[in-house]
Amino acid sequence: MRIDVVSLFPDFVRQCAAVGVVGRAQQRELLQVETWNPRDYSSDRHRSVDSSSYGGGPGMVMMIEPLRAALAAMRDAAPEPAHVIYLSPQGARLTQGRVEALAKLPRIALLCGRYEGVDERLLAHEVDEELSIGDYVLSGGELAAAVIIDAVGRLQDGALNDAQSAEQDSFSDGLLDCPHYARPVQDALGTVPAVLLSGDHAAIARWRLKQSLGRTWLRRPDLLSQRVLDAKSRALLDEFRREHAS
Ligand SMILES: COc1ccccc1CNc1ccc(C(N)=O)cn1
Repeated sequence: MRIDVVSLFPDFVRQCAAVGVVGRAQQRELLQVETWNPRDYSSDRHRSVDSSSYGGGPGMVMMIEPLRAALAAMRDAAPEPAHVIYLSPQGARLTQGRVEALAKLPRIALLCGRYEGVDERLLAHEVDEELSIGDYVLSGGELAAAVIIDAVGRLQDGALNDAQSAEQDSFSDGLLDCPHYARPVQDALGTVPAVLLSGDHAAIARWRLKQSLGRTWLRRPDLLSQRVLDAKSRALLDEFRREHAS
């Protein structure tokens, strides 16, 4: 998968994508991240990329021309059409389901706004999808782009080795993840639940599903309401709720 990022701070984005699982995915050529700086495509000697907002008001707006030229250069750099995503507080909320769909695309481009955002005319003509990573405002779209690069990059085939497999992630089955424990078994902070030391894989899987269901019920009932529970899961959740009530 190729990800092109249009940003005034390309080094920041590249550094985010250079570490850990995503950095390794790039080294393994499972993922390619390229950056395009609109300032390199500004046409005036001041290398302007923003101007004041028509109609007045505080702050500046990113201008059409440098972004359009950067996007054109991005498109010319590889034959594959790119699905262009604009990161903004006005976008659709990002979910794991959308991440999984994006991870299957051959190429996406991430447009990072700064200042008060981008000229609406550029967005109307160049952007395929507007996404938000949450209901809060950042000083730029780069952190949101880094989130997408990480969430999508780690899902590329071969990016995670078996020990890290994505299947057991939170949200991968619509539930929150269960608790996890590392050595030592005994610690001043407490012990490890006995079932996890039992070697009984069926009992361990049952305990983990029960914990995931219980946690989701306690912390994110909204996720639970979106999920149809089979009889086994409903029984496990009832068991958890009875134990939680007592
Ligand atoms: C004032 O900033 C903007 C105003 C308009 C557009 C983009 C920006 C850049 N900032 C962003 C970007 C994304 C998110 C998010 N929630 O995904 C939050 N902030």
